[in-house]
Amino acid sequence: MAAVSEPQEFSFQAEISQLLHLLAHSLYQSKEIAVRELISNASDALDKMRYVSLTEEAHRDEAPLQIVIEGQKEPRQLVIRDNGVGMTREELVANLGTIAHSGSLEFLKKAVSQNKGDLSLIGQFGVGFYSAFMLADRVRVRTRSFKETEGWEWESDGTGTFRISPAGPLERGTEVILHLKDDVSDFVEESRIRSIVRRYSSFVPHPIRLGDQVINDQKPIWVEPKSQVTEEQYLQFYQHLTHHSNESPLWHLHLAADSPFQFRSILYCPPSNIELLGFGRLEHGVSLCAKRILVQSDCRELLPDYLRFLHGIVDSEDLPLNVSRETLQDNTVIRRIRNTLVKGVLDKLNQMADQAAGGFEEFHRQFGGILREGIPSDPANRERIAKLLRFPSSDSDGAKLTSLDEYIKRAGPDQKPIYYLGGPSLASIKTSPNLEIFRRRGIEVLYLSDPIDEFVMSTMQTFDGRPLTSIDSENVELPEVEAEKKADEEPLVGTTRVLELFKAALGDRVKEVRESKRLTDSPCCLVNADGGMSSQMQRLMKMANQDFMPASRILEINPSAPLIRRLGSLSSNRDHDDFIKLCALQLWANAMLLEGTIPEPESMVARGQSFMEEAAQKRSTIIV
Ligand SMILES: Nc1ncnc2c1ncn2[C@@H]1O[C@H](COP(=O)(O)OP(=O)(O)OP(=O)(O)O)[C@@H](O)[C@H]1O
Repeated sequence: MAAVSEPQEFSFQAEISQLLHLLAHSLYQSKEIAVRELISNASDALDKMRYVSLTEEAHRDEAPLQIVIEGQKEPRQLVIRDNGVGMTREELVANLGTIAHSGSLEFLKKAVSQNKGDLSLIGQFGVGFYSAFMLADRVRVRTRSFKETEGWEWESDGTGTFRISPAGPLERGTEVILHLKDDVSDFVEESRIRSIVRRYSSFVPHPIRLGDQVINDQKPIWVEPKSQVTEEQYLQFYQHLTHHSNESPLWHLHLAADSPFQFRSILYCPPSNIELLGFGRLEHGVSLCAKRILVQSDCRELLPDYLRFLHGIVDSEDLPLNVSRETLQDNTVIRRIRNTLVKGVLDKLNQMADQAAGGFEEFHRQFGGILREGIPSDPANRERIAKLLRFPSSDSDGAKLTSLDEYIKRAGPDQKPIYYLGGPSLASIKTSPNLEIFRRRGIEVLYLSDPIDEFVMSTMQTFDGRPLTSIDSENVELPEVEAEKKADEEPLVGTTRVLELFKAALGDRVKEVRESKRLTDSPCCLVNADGGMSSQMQRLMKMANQDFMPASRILEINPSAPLIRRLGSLSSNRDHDDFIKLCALQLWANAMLLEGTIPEPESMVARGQSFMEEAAQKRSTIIV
């Protein structure tokens, strides 16, 4: 590295300047969060140092790792010091001059405006350090990296620029010095500092010293037996792990295994799914410790993607300290821990689902969408995950959700398949003509308006030995339809001719036109060839890939619908052929529209116009 002996001035990344402005206008109550964020950074730096000193001979160090807090009245400043890894000059520029995650600021702005200026979420967005400017009008960071012998000082008043200068041979670690603003002068009081630490940082796993006292708890609650841990401790530990102060988890799970390999774990489910708010995919992982020492803070290998919303810690005696990210992927111990965690979580969810007041509904509302990703990705647990899924169905006209087990119970022993219908929205599914025969016969159909659900169904194929069947497929088995035919039905005139004309008009747009056995009121519907994709799946494939060619469909017409009957009688006169063909095209287009596909818009508009002209002409004849 080239030596830089002069102070140098830098500009903050534009996003940071905006963030600093936001922080300057934050609420008083969120100012405490700044202390927590700085302690949490210090604690991370100590974790890293402990790891380095245990794994790198050259940096072995017996001195105790600790955080020291000092409040000073003259000059009025709060100091937070650690003997962790410290930062090099390059690290200072990169870490305290830019925002790591793009999009963080936008999301934070949204969250702040929704929460009326409350910035307590700040730690979740990787911008915790900057919260120092909520308390201070000038911040100095004096630091020396364990890799170097000389240190650096970073300084800023939070208005667009920061300056870095050489600071000589400092102690290893980092000292953050906050020159406090007038309205937070009480932050130098011992009692104030003590209460903030107790509230937000009691689980920091390193001693936090104030004067000659250690003011935090540090007990690793995950190694304690469950019966010894209080709800309050679980809650505080959650808030420590996630930086979500003011928030309680939906549930927690404390697991312990001793053979054939040993580990302890606490997993937490947060109360809400921030993916639903549009903050992209959750990328945090679970903290992995080996013999109490943090090896990796966001370990993604410990849980499958479909449980990525869980927070927590896993600590094993059977892991070496120097497991690298690469070796984690095919480490047998990790794989086994992961299987045990998945089993534990699914057991827990099953128990919750069995108890009326178990909170499962809320869990499903928040995380059901992510959980179902496990159906395609985790074949071994497919059936167990499927039991936890909930769908709207015709049983409550889409108002309530049902499980597949409840569906089967209602269907009774004679009905083999589990029927479903996908569509772009609940409203459009409910108007589908394909449902008519099911409604009349009282057969329940699941309504799948979430795009992933159809994919889930077609991957599963069966549940509890019953086929999962899309009702828009060609040969949907409906027991005893024949027996239902009305004896006194009038003979239908012209159906064969109507079918011929429809075929001629539609040509290659459809695979076939035929008489329907499933329709009772609507004139027609579209169905898919057996074994092919459902309409909704084809629509989604088309959205994902413009070149996707949807399979030709079968148009079924209902000879007893009033419109088709009338076309039947008209068909005896060849003069009406063109009109019947126009109707064929329009009926087909209507059916496509109901499924969310816009078919040949130009000709559809022209047809609509010609129908209106004809109707208007008839009216004027009546008037004249
Ligand atoms: N006391 C410290 N010692 C060493 N490095 C630090 C210290 N404080 C901050 N840093 C470095 O600065 C980076 C930015 O800190 P900041 O609090 O803004 O975000 P973060 O800690 O990465 O995110 P999060 O708050 O979500 O954990 C840290 O990742 C770390 O590399």
